[in-house]
Amino acid sequence: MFLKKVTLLRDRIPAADQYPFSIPAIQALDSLHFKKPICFFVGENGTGKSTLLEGIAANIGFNPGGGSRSNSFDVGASSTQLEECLRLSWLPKISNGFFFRAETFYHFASYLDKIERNDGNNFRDYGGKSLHEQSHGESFLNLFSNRFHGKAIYLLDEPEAALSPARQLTFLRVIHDLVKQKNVQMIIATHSPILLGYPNAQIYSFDDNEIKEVSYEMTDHYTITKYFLQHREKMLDELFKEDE
Ligand SMILES: Nc1ncnc2c1ncn2[C@@H]1O[C@H](COP(=O)(O)OP(=O)(O)OP(=O)(O)O)[C@@H](O)[C@H]1O
Repeated sequence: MFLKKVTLLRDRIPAADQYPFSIPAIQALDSLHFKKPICFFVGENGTGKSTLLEGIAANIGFNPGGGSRSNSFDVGASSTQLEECLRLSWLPKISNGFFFRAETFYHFASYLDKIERNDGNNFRDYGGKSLHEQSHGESFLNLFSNRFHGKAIYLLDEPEAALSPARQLTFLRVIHDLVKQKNVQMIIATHSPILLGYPNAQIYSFDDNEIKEVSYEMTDHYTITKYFLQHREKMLDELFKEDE
């Protein structure tokens, strides 16, 4: 555990009615305390998970488009304003790590191809070949399995996006092996009820216009998936019912 707390510095907010400060969950934010090595951000689409993750990543010094401190490529990330209004409290401070963004992964792979051509590292940290020459899911998992090591903080935005359910379980094992070494912290925005099931994790929900801690069983991801699997026909009947 390295990052203990993120505080929103209200006096630095330039315009409360404009993005990203206009997002209800950000408006209600005072501070977030991180108590476990693995913390999930969950919530409905558009509730601000990626925005906050990007702001934290940029404040750490990671490339806001994705990657580490040493990577630099532009995808038009818009976190700068939020980054400047966050205070991060560390014990101890570290700067090693990676910001994974499923939505900009293609750009990261292209950027990597470009720099690998120059320094000829043979994609050592990425499964031994260009990420573009691997399937979407293979490239995600190779990155997680090979690039993630040592004392580090990882911010991951929807790492499940390309992973099959079986590979999500493999990823849980990757997380578990990193946690066992006791020198990792991960903050993961996800919609996966499988990933969310990682034991003893902290879960912050962005629903209902606030950011609050919830249990696994309280998340929509758990309840809706469980109900669907147990009552599929009934749920589909309800969903497809013609209006009278
Ligand atoms: N560059 C931007 N300019 C203006 N509004 C934005 C911008 N990026 C995101 N938004 C808005 O901010 C809100 C939060 O977006 P964000 O991507 O952080 O949500 P999210 O919780 O990560 O959603 P999802 O689960 O769909 O990834 C959304 O309403 C979105 O439309």
